Amino acid sequence: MQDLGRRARAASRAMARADSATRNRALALIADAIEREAPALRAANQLDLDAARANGLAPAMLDRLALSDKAITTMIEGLRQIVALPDPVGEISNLKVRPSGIQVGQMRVPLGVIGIIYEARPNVTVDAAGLCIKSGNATILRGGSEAIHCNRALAKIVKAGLEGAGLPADGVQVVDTTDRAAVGALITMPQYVDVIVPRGGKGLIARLMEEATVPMIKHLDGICHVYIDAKADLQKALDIGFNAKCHRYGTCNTMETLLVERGIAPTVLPQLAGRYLTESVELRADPEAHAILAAAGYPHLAHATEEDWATEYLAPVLAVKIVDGIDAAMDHINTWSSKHTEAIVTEDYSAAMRFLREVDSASVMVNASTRFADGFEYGLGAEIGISNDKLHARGPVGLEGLTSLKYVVFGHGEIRQ
Ligand SMILES: NC(=O)C1=CN([C@@H]2O[C@H](COP(=O)(O)OP(=O)(O)OC[C@H]3O[C@@H](n4cnc5c(N)ncnc54)[C@H](OP(=O)(O)O)[C@@H]3O)[C@@H](O)[C@H]2O)C=CC1
Ligand SMILES: N[C@@H](CCC(=O)OP(=O)(O)O)C(=O)O
Repeated sequence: MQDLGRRARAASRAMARADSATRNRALALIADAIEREAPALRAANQLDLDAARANGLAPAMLDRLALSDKAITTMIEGLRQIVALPDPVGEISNLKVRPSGIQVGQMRVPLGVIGIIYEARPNVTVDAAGLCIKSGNATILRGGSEAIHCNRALAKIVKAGLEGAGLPADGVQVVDTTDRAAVGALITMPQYVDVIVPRGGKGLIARLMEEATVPMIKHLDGICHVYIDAKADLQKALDIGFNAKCHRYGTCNTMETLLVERGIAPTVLPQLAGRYLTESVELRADPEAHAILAAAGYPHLAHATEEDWATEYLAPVLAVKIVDGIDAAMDHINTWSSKHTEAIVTEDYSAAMRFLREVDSASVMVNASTRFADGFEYGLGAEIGISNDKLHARGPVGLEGLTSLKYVVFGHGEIRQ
């Protein structure tokens, strides 16, 4: 890991120096090679999937691990979108002449070496590599161990693309071991790594909070909420309530708790339950919601406990709670949410604006599914992930989040009086 770090640090200088056309050329070469090598990538992914199935990985995790045709096309499209994005590096903004005569501005620059620790989702390897290359950073990628074969195959493609464009192959390095000791090393070498982006659950974060000496931009769990307000449009409530839970169970922007205003609950809950029944979603309800759902004959029903408000299921399970109104909904969210993404369904402008202002999460939405919290969907081209942190970068992190601003000063020989 020390050697990896040393090489990343050396490569980071060339990555930061490279002009926009060179970095874009590398991205285009990688996109073309993924298209060409799709059968080999699928074969490598099949090895991972076979091993994961044999180890009993949950269906939602297998869904994340699978490199479907759609996932391959999206990776390629994502890279090409990143090529088309404006280059943030070197841009000078806020230039002002000071009374002393000097001009002071800010230049956008790469962070340097970024270590990314993430789940077993091979498309992240390409998205993360692509964004780091475009933003002039070197990166060390430590993906989930179940994806090791596919990540090795992708690493070869990325390195060839970098070299083809005249950039150092060490600009992107994939950690070639599933030994977690490598994570321990990566997070404790500030001399080589400028920032760590951990994408993962509570176990990973607990270790990092204990051990990391490199600063982090934390991409944590998603305990996301949808609140159906008294003034909700019924059709929107049904569509959003279903999509936010059932579109993909394994993603961090999936709804885990549904909050429903008391007055609208007898209308909306039985109809929404009809939708959930098609997916056999288990509903864990508070006493009031339980009574409504039981009267409607919903079969997959359980009583919620306090633990459910704090649980990210990543599965066809949903906590349901009746609330008095928007204040109670926001209280619940600000108490239990992981500060990732929350949505309100309402036609009431004032309620919508209060929700936007007062809910303390990285993405807050009105009449839209939490599943939209995604860099691709937000127009960032791709994303490193979704930050639940407040400092530096919040929500889906794209190119800007991988850069910072340094002050630049232009003088004409001025000296301070
Ligand atoms: N906010 C965001 O952008 C994202 C959040 N997530 C969150 O991640 C979680 C689910 O993903 P899951 O795969 O279960 O996440 P994990 O936290 O189990 O794994 C993520 C990565 O961290 C590593 N890891 C986990 N624990 C440790 C440890 N103690 N020491 C060293 N390395 C460790 C894993 O390695 P190994 O393979 O060895 O287990 C893997 O590379 C959910 O909570 C989800 O919401 C996921 C993606 C994006
Ligand atoms: N960008 C993702 C959500 C973030 C993410 O990567 O989540 P996860 O599936 O937990 O790794 C998406 O909406 O597809």
